[in-house]
Amino acid sequence: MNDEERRAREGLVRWGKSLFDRGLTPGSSGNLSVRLADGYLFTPTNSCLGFLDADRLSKLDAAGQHVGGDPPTKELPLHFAFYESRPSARAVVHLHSTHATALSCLADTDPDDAIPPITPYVVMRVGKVPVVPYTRPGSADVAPLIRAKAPDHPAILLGNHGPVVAGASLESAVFAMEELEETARLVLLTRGMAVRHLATQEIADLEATFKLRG
Ligand SMILES: O=C(O)[C@@H](O)C(=O)COP(=O)(O)O
Ligand SMILES: [Zn+2]
Repeated sequence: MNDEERRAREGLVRWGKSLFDRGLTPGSSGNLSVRLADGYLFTPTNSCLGFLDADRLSKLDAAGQHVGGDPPTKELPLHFAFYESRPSARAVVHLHSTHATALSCLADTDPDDAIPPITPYVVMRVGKVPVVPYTRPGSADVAPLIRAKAPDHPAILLGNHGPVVAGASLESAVFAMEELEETARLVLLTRGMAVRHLATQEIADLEATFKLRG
């Protein structure tokens, strides 16, 4: 095993535990992946992100064939749709974090812009977040829905399911996911209050200064 793969395995275990320990995805929900030079690492299906074993992570080759470790997450079509749409993506994170998932369930969430730009950090880290219609978890039906949005959006809400974020590294995908979840919490917390949204010019300034990667 080369250094890149060893580091990726360690990163998946460390970040998985961190996300689970902070209550960002319960039970065996959620899945993580990293793109390597010679393939991919995925969290195994039905695994708890808090108790991953570096040696049992699922290894897939560059063609997407399972070549080692436990059977991978059933959400391969979801992750591969991101990797195909975003050549710069090196990691994909899917969680069932409470507030982003709540927004994915609300009938009046704007499907083109689920997380309003109320703070600069969400614009800098996450950008505009669309919602794709509900599909059964693990279904390949999600792939075309993701391919239609992912080239322009590193973060997407799966309708009635939860958030998924791609990043230029596992760390940056996790940071963007945390920002998405925190902003979703603020959006729900301030519902019904007179919230000032960032102005169009303020958003354009942030987008020009802080380019989204991954
Ligand atoms: O919601 C689901 O069932 C999946 O999207 C999920 O979060 C966990 O599935 P596995 O990664 O196959 O355990
Ligand atoms: Zn899920």
